[in-house]
Amino acid sequence: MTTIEQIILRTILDSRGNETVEAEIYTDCGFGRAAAPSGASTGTYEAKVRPPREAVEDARKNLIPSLIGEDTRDQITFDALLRENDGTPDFSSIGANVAVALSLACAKAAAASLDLELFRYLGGTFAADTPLPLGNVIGGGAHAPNATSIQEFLVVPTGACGATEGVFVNAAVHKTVKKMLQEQGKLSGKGDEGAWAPAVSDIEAFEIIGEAIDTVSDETNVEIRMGIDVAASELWNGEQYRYKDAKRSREDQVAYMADLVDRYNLIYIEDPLFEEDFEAFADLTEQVGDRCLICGDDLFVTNVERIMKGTETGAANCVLIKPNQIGTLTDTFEAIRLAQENGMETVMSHRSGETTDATIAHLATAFGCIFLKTGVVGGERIAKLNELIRIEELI
Ligand SMILES: C=C(OP(=O)(O)O)C(=O)O
Ligand SMILES: [Mg+2]
Repeated sequence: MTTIEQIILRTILDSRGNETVEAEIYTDCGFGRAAAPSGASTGTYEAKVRPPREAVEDARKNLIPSLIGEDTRDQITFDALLRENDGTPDFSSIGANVAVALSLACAKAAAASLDLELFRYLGGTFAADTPLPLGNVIGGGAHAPNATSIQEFLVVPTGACGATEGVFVNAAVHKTVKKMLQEQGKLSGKGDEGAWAPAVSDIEAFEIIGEAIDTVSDETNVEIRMGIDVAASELWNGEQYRYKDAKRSREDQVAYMADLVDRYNLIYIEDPLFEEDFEAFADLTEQVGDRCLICGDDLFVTNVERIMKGTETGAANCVLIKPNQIGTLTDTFEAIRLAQENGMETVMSHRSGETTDATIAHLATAFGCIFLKTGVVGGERIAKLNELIRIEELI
C-alpha cells in the first residue's frame, strides 16, 4: 500500500525562470510530488545542487531503479539510500536538488497513501499550532539590484490570533508600503521574493515600514513587529561589511545590529554577521538575545554539526530551516530537533527561487516552527500562505 511502484523526475520552471527538479513518487494508492527551490544568497556550506537536466538524466539511470520497492513510510531508510547512493557529504554527486525533491515526495506519497494530510502524517497528534507568517515587504541585496543593502525587511503579525489573520495583515502592510512609496515618488518593481525593491537607504526602509506597521496596526488592532535578514555574508569582503552608504568592522557591525534592535523594536535578525563568525554572533546574542531572535541561516545551513557548534558557542537563539540546504527530510528533522532540544526557536523558510510547491507550510506546522518565512505576495509565495490557511482550518 505504501510501497514505491514508480518514480518520475522532470525539469520544471522556477519563479526566476530557471530550471529546477520536480519528483513524483507513486504507490498503488497515492502519490507525492515535490520540487526543489534554489537560493541566490546561498551559504558556503549548503548541500550542492547539480544542473537540473544533467542531474535528472543521471538519477533516472543510476538512482531511481534502486528506490523502487522501498516503503515510503520508512523515510529514514529512504533518505539513507539517497545518501548511500550519493556517497559524498554534500550531495554533490546526485545533486541536492534531486535529493530534496525525492525525499519530500517520499513523505508526501506516504501521507497520501495513508489518506493523511502531510502535517498530520509527520506531526501526529501534537501538530497543534500553525506558525505565524514572516514576510518581507522591502528588499534588496542579492534579490534586487539598486535597492537596499540589507537583503530583507520583514514583518511578523505577533498579535494575530492565528496564521490566517497574519497572512492578511502582512499583505495589508505590503499594500500600505506600496501606497507610501507611490506618494513619495519612490515606487519600484519587486525583488525575487515579491518584496518592493525601491532605491532607498536601509534607514529609509525601516522608517517606511515602521509607519506602514503603525497604520495597519491601527486599522486591524493587530500588533506587528519588524525583522530583517541582513544576509551579511553577501556584505562581508573578508575585512569589512560594505553597505552602499557605509563600511563597518566586525565590532561596528555588532554595535549597529544591537542599535537597530532597540531603535526599531526588532523581533528578528537573520544572518547579522557573516557565516564563519560564530564569535560575533555570540556577542550579539549575549547583548540582545533576551528581546530579539538572532537567527542563523548561512551560519547553520540546516546542518546539525553547525547547529551543535552554535549551541556550544551561544551563537544564536534561532535556526533557519531550509530543507534544500541539507538535502533530505530526515536531516531537516534532525536539525529542528537538535535546535529545539537546545532551547532555540526554528523558522521554516522558502528560497528566493521557488515553485508553487507548498510542502514547507506542512513541515513548519508538523515540526512546531515559530514562523514560516515565505514572502507576502506572488504566486509561488501565496501557494505556501494559502496552504497554511487551509492547514489552520484542519488543526
Ligand atoms: C531566502 C533567502 O534567500 P536565498 O534563497 O537567496 O538564500 C535567505 O537568505 O533567507
Ligand atoms: Mg537568509
